[in-house]
Amino acid sequence: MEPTLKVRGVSKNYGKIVALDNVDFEIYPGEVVGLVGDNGAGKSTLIKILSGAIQPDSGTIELDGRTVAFHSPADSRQLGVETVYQDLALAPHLNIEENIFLGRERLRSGWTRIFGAVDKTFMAQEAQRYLDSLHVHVPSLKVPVAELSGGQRQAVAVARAAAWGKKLVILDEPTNHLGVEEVDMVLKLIRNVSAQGIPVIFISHTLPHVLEVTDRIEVMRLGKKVASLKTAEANLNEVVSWITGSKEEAS
Ligand SMILES: Nc1ncnc2c1ncn2[C@@H]1O[C@H](COP(=O)(O)OP(=O)(O)OP(=O)(O)O)[C@@H](O)[C@H]1O
Repeated sequence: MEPTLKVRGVSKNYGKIVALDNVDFEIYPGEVVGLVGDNGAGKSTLIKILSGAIQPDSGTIELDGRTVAFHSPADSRQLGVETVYQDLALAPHLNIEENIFLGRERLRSGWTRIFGAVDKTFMAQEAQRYLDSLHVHVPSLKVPVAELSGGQRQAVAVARAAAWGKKLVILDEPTNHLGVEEVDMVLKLIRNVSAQGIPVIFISHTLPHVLEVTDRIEVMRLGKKVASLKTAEANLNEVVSWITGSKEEAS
């Protein structure tokens, strides 16, 4: 099987700071890969490059075997890569279906289109279909997002990403600040996204969540990728020792 995303030799410097040093990374269809590392390890720099927010100094990115260049977030979204940052980028006063179509509203067909009339019926049906396909349950799609719990908000943001991110979904700390049940819901949702064949990169400092939901764990340290572990064969102590560098020093 070919990887959906293949990153080779990506580097990024900020002046004298080496944020990423010759990093390789790949992810396959339906895979959930954890990206872990201590503060400053380079995780955010890598996902900002994949989401088009910043450009690498060197290296290549392939999506489905084609070399791509993401000059902006719009480029990466256009090619089916969606990133959910911690701020979620939801509009609190808009309801769930409006948030799912935010910035991608579907216009009505017919003459009302010239006035920019949006097709609310279509968007409501599609939003319901996305949420159902991911087994996300909310009381009503007409509820403003501001009235949802933190976990429900996260679920809406992830569902929106999965609806548009046909190639890859990147989640930055999606379980932060959530209660136990909400964490459970979000982790199940991640598996539901990957079950649709969409690979997911899961960035988190909460290693038990990473061990629970991922297939593979990529460990970064001081801008380098230092380990690639199969989650089924990994344990917490081992991941921690790669993160802190004690594993590298021992080997
Ligand atoms: N805009 C910037 N200007 C200068 N240095 C930067 C910038 N962005 C990141 N860095 C530096 O690059 C290195 C990697 O940072 P990065 O944010 O990618 O790490 P991280 O693994 O995401 O950390 P955290 O878990 O704290 O978010 C750090 O040394 C950081 O200080």
